[in-house]
Amino acid sequence: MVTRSNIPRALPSPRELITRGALLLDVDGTLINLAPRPDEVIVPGSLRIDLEGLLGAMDGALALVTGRALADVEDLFAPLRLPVVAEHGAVMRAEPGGEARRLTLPVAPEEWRRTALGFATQHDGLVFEEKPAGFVLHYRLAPDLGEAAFDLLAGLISTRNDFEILRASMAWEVRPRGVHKGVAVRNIMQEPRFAGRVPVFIGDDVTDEDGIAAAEELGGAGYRVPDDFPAPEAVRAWLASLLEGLHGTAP
Ligand SMILES: O=P(O)(O)OC[C@H]1O[C@H](O[C@H]2O[C@H](CO)[C@@H](O)[C@H](O)[C@H]2O)[C@H](O)[C@@H](O)[C@@H]1O
Repeated sequence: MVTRSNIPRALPSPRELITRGALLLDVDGTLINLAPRPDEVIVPGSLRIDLEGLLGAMDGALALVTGRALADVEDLFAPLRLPVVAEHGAVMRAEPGGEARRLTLPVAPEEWRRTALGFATQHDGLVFEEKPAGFVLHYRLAPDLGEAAFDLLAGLISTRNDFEILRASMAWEVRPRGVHKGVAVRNIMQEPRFAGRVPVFIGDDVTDEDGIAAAEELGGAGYRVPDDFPAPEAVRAWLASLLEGLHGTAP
């Protein structure tokens, strides 16, 4: 069980967070444990129950802020419906069941996708992941291929300065420039259920640093796995403890 004494940095009290805060939660490596492949992750049933409870208690001011594609993350958490900012901020569904709004951004050409997929197919352990605006080459199962994968992608985008390669966790992502989790945080915090609340972002990866910086610039706070929470299990236990605190059962 998480108690105040085994969380290293002061976190807002449950009541403070629930009444005044907005929870912005990264997914892979923060809410759920990393897996060898993107399609092998597990969303625990208890996490769905706790997120649903917090969403209700916070009047809707809780969102997933993820690099995954919107349909992918919504499938992972189904049947639960949450506010989501996906593809690092490129697309947002601020109200569960509401309209998804996409920023106007360039889309990675089909030819790049075919080349990257072909490369992954020819190299054991590389995993190609498609997204609406970009795509990813994962090398977690073949770390020695990381450099070759990067070189391939660098060659593909070399004539286009409207795309960039994002260093992710054992993966390289081709994505349009100008989108990152700082954009995601600023956009969701303007939505009716979030505006006027204090953003609290939790993440684990380099890609989350923009989100943490934006939360801090907006007067909120950022927390990291493993610095502030040793692992996703601790984040999940803390989320559960928020609800217990609200109902008076937590320390
Ligand atoms: O912003 P996030 O929610 O943290 O998503 C970041 C990326 O997560 C996924 O890739 C990472 O997790 C996989 C599953 O554990 C792992 O196999 C992979 O090596 C990691 O890079 C997801 O596949 C990406 O689309 C997200 O951008």
